Amino acid sequence: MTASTRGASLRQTQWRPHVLALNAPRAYRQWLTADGSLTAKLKDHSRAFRVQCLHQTTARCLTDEAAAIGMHRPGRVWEREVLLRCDNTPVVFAHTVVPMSATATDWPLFSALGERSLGTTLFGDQQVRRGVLEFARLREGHPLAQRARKALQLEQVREELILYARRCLYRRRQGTLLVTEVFLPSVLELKRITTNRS
Ligand SMILES: C=C(O[C@@H]1C=C(C(=O)O)C=C[C@H]1O)C(=O)O
Repeated sequence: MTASTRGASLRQTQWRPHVLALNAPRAYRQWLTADGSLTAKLKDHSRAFRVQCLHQTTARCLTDEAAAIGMHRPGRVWEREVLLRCDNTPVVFAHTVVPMSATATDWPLFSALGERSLGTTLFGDQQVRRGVLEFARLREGHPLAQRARKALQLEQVREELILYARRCLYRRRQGTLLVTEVFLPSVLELKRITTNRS
């Protein structure tokens, strides 16, 4: 994949507020539009849920996310990428960016998350305001599709497969935080586990 085709994929990616615009299969739509914490939903569909932190570092944000986080042009952000694993199977590749202008008081728990789920710090915090979901089909050349495949060492994602993603902007005090979740084909194999979780 050359840089120019990667750039084309970025430019072609349309983030839309309506999931039906994606023509995604119904099975994906149920995950893409799931309300509340994705972590909580995945825990209900597995006996063992784990966040595998791939990295959390400073990076340049993607071209198609700068405006969403209030930046006039792509610039340096805090970037966190993880694989969410259900019974050790990776089911979601997640990418989170926070502008460097954010302070520790905006996102007090973000920098030391490690393998704790970001969701556990967002949901339940009265100061966090969640924005609307946006949806996209990620073409093969989109950087997040490339990174998801690399993280999986191409375990389960054929090159020609379209990946479906959603993203959501969170606000807290003066800070913004954009979470993008790329749903892997294995998520469709999950079955709800009804246990009496006390
Ligand atoms: C936003 C949530 O947090 C999840 C956990 C993430 C992490 O730990 O980096 C990233 C994306 C989410 O799927 C959630 O659970 O809804």
